Amino acid sequence: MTPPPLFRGALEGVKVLDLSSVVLGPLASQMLADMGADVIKVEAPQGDLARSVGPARHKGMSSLYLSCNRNKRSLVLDLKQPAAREVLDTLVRGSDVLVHSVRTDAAARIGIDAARLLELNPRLVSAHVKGFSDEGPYAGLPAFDDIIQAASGLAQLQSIYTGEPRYMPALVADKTTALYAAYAIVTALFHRERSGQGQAVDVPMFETMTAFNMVEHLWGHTFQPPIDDMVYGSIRSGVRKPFRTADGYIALVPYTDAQWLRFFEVMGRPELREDERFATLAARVRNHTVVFGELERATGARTTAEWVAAFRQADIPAMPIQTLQQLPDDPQLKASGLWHDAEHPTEGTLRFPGVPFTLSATPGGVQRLAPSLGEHTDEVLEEFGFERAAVDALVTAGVVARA
Ligand SMILES: CC(C)(COP(=O)(O)OP(=O)(O)OC[C@H]1O[C@@H](n2cnc3c(N)ncnc32)[C@H](O)[C@@H]1OP(=O)(O)O)[C@@H](O)C(=O)NCCC(=O)NCCSC(=O)C(=O)O
Repeated sequence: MTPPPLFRGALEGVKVLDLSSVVLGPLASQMLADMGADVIKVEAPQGDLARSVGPARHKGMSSLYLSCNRNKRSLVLDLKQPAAREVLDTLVRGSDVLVHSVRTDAAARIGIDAARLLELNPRLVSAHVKGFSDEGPYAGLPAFDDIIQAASGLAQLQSIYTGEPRYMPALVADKTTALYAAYAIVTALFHRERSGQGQAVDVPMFETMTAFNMVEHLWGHTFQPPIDDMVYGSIRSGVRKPFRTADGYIALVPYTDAQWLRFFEVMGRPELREDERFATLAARVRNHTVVFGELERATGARTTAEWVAAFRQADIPAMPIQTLQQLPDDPQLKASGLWHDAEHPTEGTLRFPGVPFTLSATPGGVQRLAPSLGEHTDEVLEEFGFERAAVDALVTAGVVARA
């Protein structure tokens, strides 16, 4: 029997020009690359800013950069040089997708506005990730993760727990918007498969994060006029939190009637099964402070491991509060193969989370690690039809650069 190929992704053959930088755009294009797309990272001469964020063995090869740019090749093209336009246009004519995160005005100055790109290549999926939609008073404002966590209500929501606004300690606005961007681009590619038509794809962080936050938090304002406040009920009350055990913390969410009945049993308070304050979901919602008070009183009596074992036995949703440091050794993650250790040609052994979902026929995966700045300038330009001598001339003119 022929062994299955090491790497098969459904996006094989899709050429992506990635002119984005930092986290949001690069992560979106990395998701396409993980599924087999040929992603060419087009960098300004100074390289992606993320190259210098985080610990590094060598200049320009930081942990953050390495985590958002696997499966890509790097080409240095200085789009501020007039002579770069011809190179850009050749690349655009021969590509399927272009992604960038340059602000709208600056993008037009370097010739990567969607109208121009689609005129050059009507089959192109021209994707622009940005802070705020161009339709509105915030158009063109600069945006980083914290800015969008603030604007979208996420930072203020955390004051429920801390008494003052806080950022969620994860680049949640960048990463969420990257997911939406990858979804939008793949959808546009699907349309192109059917119609042959490219299109402009705009993915603004503020609008995306607001849509994301409001799935559950619109709450009573789902109805107009509103019939209750905003913010998901159990979160608004502030009682939804990790519970202290004898030696740490546990997440515990009995939810259905059956789970609560089993929960009262496991915590040694079977008489609460008869308590009408807790008998139905509606009653528990009404009395949730009392209910969660019962939870809190109960959990201090035993260790996290003891509780987890008992709740697992009773099929009650519970997990220990883990640290990031525990995750590489987590037995579930080890068994499901999330961690991917690979040899980088210059940076040694690197560890990443691989693709966290599975596709049985086209799983995708990691086939190359992040490139050094300009590592593939020659290779890519030759693939797009530039003669060796022409590339040399572009290098001499400072339009492109090699590693
Ligand atoms: C991140 C930014 C705030 C950075 O702001 P700025 O530094 O002012 O960048 P701008 O986008 O306005 O412009 C980029 C400049 O780079 C130039 N540029 C871009 N590509 C090239 C190439 N290949 N060659 C030469 N010059 C280039 C472009 O012409 C602009 O120059 P000039 O014409 O001279 O200006 C903004 O880009 C932005 O809001 N982006 C959209 C959202 C986003 O991706 N945010 C970062 C997420 S990561 C994150 O939040 C996090 O890590 O935390």
